[in-house]
Amino acid sequence: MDKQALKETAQKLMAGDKGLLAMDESVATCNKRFAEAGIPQTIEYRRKYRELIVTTPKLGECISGAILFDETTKQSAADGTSFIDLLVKGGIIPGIKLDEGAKDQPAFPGEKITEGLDGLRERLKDYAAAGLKFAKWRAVITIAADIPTDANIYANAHALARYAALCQEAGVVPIVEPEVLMDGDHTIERCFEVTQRVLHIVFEVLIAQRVYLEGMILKPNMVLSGLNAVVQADVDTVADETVKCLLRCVPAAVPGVAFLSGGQSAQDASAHLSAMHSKYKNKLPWALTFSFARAVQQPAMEYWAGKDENVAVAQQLLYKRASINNAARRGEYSPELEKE
Ligand SMILES: O=P(O)(O)OC[C@H]1O[C@](O)(COP(=O)(O)O)[C@@H](O)[C@@H]1O
Repeated sequence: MDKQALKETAQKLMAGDKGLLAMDESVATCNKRFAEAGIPQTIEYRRKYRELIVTTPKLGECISGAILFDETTKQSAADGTSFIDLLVKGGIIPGIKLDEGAKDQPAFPGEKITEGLDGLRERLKDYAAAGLKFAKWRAVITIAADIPTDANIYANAHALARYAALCQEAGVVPIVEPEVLMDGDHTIERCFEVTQRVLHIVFEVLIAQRVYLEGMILKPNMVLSGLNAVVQADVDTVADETVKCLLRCVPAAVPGVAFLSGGQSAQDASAHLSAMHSKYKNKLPWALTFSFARAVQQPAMEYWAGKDENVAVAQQLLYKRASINNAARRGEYSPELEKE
């Protein structure tokens, strides 16, 4: 394992005030988002949309790395330049989603286990040869009355750790994403309790599987009230609880934490990230940034709506959302920025 190279890639991904752009929606997820925005759900529209993203002017000023889905790694812009080449030319490190989706875990009603380990060593060789420098694997943890069970958390942590070790063997930086879903009417306290348990177990198993902590990135959920909770925690509480939970669970050796957005509005996600920085400036052992999909892409996708004439403005909206999150990473987000 080339530890130095892994560490350097992880540090480049976390550099300055930049963040990661998750544009790795599986076909099913991308089609779901397209359907909501009235966009045809075909391979050509997915290609056009990804072309819109990777050709966005100056995106590399705001985004250090982009996570791609397998289909996208093989696609090119209308002029024939591959998306991977376009990203690299724009100063953005290309990465790849390696999991093959969260499936029902047998004997554990309501819980999911992520698949994709079979053949992963061979897939990694091909992706590394294609120039993909980092990867992502998402585990999904659900909160409900009697779940998550420890058995489910351990099963997912084990898959995450085996994936991460294989990535590092191939010289690819693993992003480890244990997502505790927002869905439900649970309190922020319950989200804290579950997220803390999940992160403790994930790091226990990562360490047991000899994952090199300096050469990985954690992609967690923020600690939030459930989407349908009667009482919604305010921005300061979310920032405090999220930082408290991470400080308890994430070793200082890990170079970076990059949040998923998980269904928060774009504005909420930016406000929460910004509050963590303004309140805990210079008190955090790791870089803290974003790896949002919806919270960066949503306004651009909705404006585009599948129409060529909307591409330029949609790209401006994408750039704007990304740069607002740079401001959040500096602790400088304010709702005024939304109006500019
Ligand atoms: O298509 P999948 O594999 O269900 O993943 C859905 C999305 O979840 C993420 O992990 C997080 O996305 P959000 O920021 O929208 O929550 C993305 O990287 C990914 O595109």
